[in-house]
Amino acid sequence: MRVSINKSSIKGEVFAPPSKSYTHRAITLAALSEEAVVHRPLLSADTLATVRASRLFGASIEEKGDKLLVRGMAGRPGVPDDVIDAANSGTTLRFMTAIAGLTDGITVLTGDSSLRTRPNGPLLEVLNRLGAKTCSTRGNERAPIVVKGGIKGSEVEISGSISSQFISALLIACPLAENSTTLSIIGKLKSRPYVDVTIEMLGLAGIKIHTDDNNGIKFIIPGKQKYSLKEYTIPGDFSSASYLLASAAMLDGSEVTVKNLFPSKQGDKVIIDILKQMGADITWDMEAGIVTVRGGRKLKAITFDAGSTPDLVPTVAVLASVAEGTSRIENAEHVRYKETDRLHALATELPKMGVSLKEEKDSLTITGGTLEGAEVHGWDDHRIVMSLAMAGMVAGNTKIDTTESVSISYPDFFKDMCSLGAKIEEIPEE
Ligand SMILES: O=C(O)C1=C[C@@H](OP(=O)(O)O)[C@@H](O)[C@H](O)C1
Ligand SMILES: C=C(OP(=O)(O)O)C(=O)O
Repeated sequence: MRVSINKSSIKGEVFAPPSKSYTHRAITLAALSEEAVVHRPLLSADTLATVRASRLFGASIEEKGDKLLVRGMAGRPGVPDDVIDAANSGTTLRFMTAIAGLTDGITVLTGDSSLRTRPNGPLLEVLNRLGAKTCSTRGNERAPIVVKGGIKGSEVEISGSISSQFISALLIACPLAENSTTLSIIGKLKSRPYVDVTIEMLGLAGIKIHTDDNNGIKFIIPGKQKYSLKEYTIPGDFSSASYLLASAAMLDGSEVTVKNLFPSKQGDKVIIDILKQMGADITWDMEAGIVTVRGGRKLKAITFDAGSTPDLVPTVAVLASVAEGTSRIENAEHVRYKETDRLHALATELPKMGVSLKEEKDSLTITGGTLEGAEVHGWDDHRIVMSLAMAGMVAGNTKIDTTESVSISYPDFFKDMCSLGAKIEEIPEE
């Protein structure tokens, strides 16, 4: 799908979509429990991949109104009847690979052409050390992956520099192993807030994890535990909301209120501090869960460390493109291992709109200026598409392709933007 975008200002109220990360975890943990209800889940292409995978391991999941009713596998995942297709979702692939390590048989996991390029080496290596047998069919640590179950628990080390999803996956699977596991993180742990979200949700499901933060990070995971999630309501998603809030801040004449944004362990809530630091007119009523942004102020450049919050990089790159001065997005090498190499995608597309940008191994340096309309490529990547849409509303006269990819995390993105008055139209197929 392609859209054309003209200069816009946006006004009104929207409800932030439910969190993708919390939804993945709630479904997975409910599926490992006996019976649970997930209220207000995000139903998007990625979270539906987690639903399908959980069903293949033996959970029954029924959609009823705004709820998912889950009859789980009570800690005993079965051998799937079919290949698990995680589609475009890294979270699904990593979580389900670790769960496959608990079965009595063999599981095959794969995904779309993007997911089949993403790294899994450290996760596969640790699963082998824990007693499973894993291999990548092409011998390159990418999906397709084959896992023969058998994890028992042990002392293992894992790199924290590629993806926190490996650690979340092990934190979810290891409590069901026979023995306890000690997981030591080598180097700095990137995307740490996502691990904190996992541990928060595990706590709600009755699972105990001990975190030792002295002298590096170590997680101690007792074995033979029991999952007992009962009921959970998914909070709003700050990563998805970032496109609404940042657009309102950049567009003159805008005034947008986003509801359903309560304080949360989500790292991406720092988008509010980022916008404040850049000089935007933004207020957050934490008790009411309401963020209000008024556009029109000139934004200032920023230095942004992306270590903990990689998904904000496309949003911040576009903000930096219109800000006064030179911004730096640093500590961002892990952003290259997403649906696309997002540093390279941004470094390719934003200059088409007149942005002065330098790409280095783990950083982008962006000098703000006037954005020009252009035909840009969305790279089949939801976050690249949504951030380019923000830039298009500033520049006008912009066309973006592969826009159907917003279905991965924010299926109503264009509907919500248009309800606020954004001038975005679908271009009919030729
Ligand atoms: O665990 C999660 O829910 C996620 C972790 C992050 O990935 P990495 O840990 O690979 O950086 C993030 O980019 C992704 O969108 C969601
Ligand atoms: C990287 C993302 O998700 P995942 O790793 O689950 O594909 C994302 O949503 O930006």
